[in-house]
Amino acid sequence: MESIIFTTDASIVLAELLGGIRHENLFIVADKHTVGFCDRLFEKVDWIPSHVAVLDCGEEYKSIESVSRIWMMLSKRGARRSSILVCVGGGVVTDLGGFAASTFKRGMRCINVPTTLLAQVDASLGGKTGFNFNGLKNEIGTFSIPEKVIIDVHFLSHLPVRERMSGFAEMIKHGLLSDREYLTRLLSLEYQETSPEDFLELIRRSVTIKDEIVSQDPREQGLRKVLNFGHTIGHAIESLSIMRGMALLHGEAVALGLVAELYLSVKEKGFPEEIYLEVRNFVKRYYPNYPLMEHVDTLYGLMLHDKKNERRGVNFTLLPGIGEFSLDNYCSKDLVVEALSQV
Ligand SMILES: O=C(O)C(=O)C[C@@H](O)[C@H](O)[C@H](O)COP(=O)(O)O
Repeated sequence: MESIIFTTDASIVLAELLGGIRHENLFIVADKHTVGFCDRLFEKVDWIPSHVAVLDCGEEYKSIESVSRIWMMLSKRGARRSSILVCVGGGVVTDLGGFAASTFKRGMRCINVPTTLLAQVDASLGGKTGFNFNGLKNEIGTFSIPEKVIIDVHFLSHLPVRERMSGFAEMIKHGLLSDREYLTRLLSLEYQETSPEDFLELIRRSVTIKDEIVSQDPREQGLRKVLNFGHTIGHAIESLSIMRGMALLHGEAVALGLVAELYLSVKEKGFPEEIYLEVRNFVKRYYPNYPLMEHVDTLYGLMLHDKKNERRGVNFTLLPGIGEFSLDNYCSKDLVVEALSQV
């Protein structure tokens, strides 16, 4: 796994890491929002970074065109394999930047500075990079571990509640994959009263859960498929929402996917119903509703493209209990539709 640095001042860590790097060898990718963090972030580096690709914000721009803009900056400004690309942003920026870095001249170095909760606990870690293609989530991508990930919770104070809840869905997934105590703590959190410091402890815990899984199976041959829990249906919902021009945030779609896939787990693997209902109530309370039943065929069609599929049908990771995994389950379409009706 990459080395993950927790800090209360990302600018100090960056200045230390970039100490020996010459100006012409440093490149930055950010989006229209996070570019605003860059002056402060790079203020301790003793020159002003000038090679910055600024991308449009949002999942709709997680595209080959955005990757091309990063490649163009790197190519025109003479980036080398030894150069460094610093990705400053949420999951879209770190996925796009990581992909561009992993393919430019067959691979240059990359440092992630995740600025959203979702990117800090999930997207910027573990080396999955890529972009959406043909209406499908992360259809093109690489496994490429960044050199460093710098986690500074102070970025989260700028985060709208909706964005925070999006990242929180991945943490609930981590709770389901680890232990009852962590899940209960997450589901009973008082957001308004949670300080960045309290969040830091939770972020550390989620990062450790992900790290332990990825380090055993970095290229998703088996165990890592558990990190995709909630995403088989979640990604289909997210793609549908983009197609319909009513885009949900990634974690919002994952929250709905978690409910549906927990339902499948109850039906197929005996996951405890009371915990399923607890998670479902939480999701119903804090996440947007989405009209799924009008689109079951489209959703199922999207699931047929899931990267975990190995034969006809849709491959689900299911949970017999908290922290218990069952890989490679192919559920019937009727049961999948029933699960969608529960969301
Ligand atoms: O790290 C992983 O492995 C995951 O599956 C984590 C997911 O939360 C994450 O959204 C991931 O990018 C999804 O990957 P994909 O392979 O389903 O595109």
